[in-house]
Amino acid sequence: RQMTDPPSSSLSIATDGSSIHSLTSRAHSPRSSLIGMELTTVPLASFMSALSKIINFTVRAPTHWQSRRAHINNRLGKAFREGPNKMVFNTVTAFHDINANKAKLVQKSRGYLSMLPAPGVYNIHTSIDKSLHRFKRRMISQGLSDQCMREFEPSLLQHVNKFIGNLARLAAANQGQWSVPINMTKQCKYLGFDVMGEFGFGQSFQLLDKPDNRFLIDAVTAASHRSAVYGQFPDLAKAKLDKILYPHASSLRMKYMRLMTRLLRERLKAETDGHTKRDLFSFIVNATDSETGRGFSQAELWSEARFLLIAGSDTASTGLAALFFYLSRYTECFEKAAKEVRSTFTSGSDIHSGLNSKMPQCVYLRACIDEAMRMTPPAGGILWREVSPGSGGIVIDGHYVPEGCDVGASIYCVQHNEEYFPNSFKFDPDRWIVSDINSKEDIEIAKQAFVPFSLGPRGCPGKTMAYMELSNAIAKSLWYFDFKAAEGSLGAVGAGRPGGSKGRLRPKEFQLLDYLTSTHDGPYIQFKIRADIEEFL
Ligand code: HEM
Repeated sequence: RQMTDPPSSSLSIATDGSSIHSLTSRAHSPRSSLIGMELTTVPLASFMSALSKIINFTVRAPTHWQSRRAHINNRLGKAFREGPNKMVFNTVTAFHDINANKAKLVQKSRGYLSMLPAPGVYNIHTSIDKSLHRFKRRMISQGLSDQCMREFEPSLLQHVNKFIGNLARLAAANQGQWSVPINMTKQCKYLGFDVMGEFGFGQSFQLLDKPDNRFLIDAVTAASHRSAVYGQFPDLAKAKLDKILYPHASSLRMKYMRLMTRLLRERLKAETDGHTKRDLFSFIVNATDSETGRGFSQAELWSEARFLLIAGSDTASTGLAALFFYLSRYTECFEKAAKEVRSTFTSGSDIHSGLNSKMPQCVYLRACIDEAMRMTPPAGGILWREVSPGSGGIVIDGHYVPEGCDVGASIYCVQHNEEYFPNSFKFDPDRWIVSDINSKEDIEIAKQAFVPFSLGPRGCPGKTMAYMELSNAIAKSLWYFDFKAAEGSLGAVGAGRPGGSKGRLRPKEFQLLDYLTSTHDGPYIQFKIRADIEEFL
């Protein structure tokens, strides 16, 4: 049994035990290793840190690629048992059965209860009770409607322009030459968090502007790692091992809580002072259930806010970093996408996805976005559901699963199932476009198996916003810059490594650390300015 990677601790051990580029600046201290040490001489902090490493290393849940290997190695081919009462499937029919068609027979797995901040405090993601979930979903979906998205786009574009501005300043320092290598994980996360701060709570976190709040990235990574582990092993949550498993997380958590509490207080005050904003929060804070008249309690508001921050920022930034990775490795795809963007729009400010937008004409660009999310789904792990008590069990892909058992499918595995995506590790945007060698029927099969946002009643309601952010950010990047993978060893950061651990061998696959969402490092990209960037400097 394998557990997901440790949070942004100083460890440089990846999910699979392979070595990855450290995600934080904290260096790995050899002193914290137990090997070769007399236990009696180890100070308590070092001992706890070492114990945390041992537990993190030995108790691990399967990552996206380990689930894929389990599917491949399983002689039955289509399903495997991950535990005494856990079944994992890998077909389109199973994915749809579990998440949509037979959704009435399944509910969110009770493993999610271990993610609650306090007993009874559910958010949209952790609510198992279907009527509670329906209420929360109705309220939150209103804030994510197409109309709200249209109203929000100008604010989104301001943040995308800041993102471009930061790249432009770095590129302008080397006039006419390639810029220094830039770590796109960081840049994309700054953008993702700032957009979500603005959209969720009416205030940017200003990560694109200054370093003050950048600790949020590590704090959210730690929080989602913790949720992923406890979701897999609910009993571990009861054991109250936080201090051992997450020695660095508590100080981050305090800073995170302070920032979010201030933000929520200010936001609530604005609401009571009558300075209402049409952000996502306004739909949650003013929500009342038409049947019961009930709204969100303060504790629920806090829990929703925390979840939405992770759901909206970590995912979109992974999608964007993956796009930079693939477009910088597949130069022919970069050329085609750049040509399309540069011939469709007339200026950088012409790029938007609102009214009269030319974005829908960028068919190839959209295919690149989808292909990046197919290859590297931001939430690629297994989404656990439980066969509902009283349902009498269900049959999935010919397997009878009794009630009370957990069933799930990994988005990464389905999206690399060669039955639907031949040559599945090739970044091939053309597989989404009809041509002589790619029929409508082939594309229909692929579309059924393309599930980065999951589907059904628990599928992602933020899809429109995600596409808006991704398409604007990548189209503007292609408009203003040429870009390429960094030269030298930095160019390999974020890529698979021949000779590395089994599922991480492919140099042209962007490597994810599979948490509840996922995290990553790189790609390091060099930019060269091609259009007028004066406005940004
Ligand atoms: C590329 C970007 C995104 C991807 C790939 C993505 C993917 C997903 C997936 C796979 C789920 C289902 C999780 C599960 O079943 O456990 C989900 C749920 C959710 N996502 Fe997203 N998401 C993205 C962006 C966003 C954004 C921008 C928002 C909001 C602003 C958002 C809000 C949510 C919410 C509220 C849920 C919970 C839905 C429910 O349980 O009813 N997501 N997302």
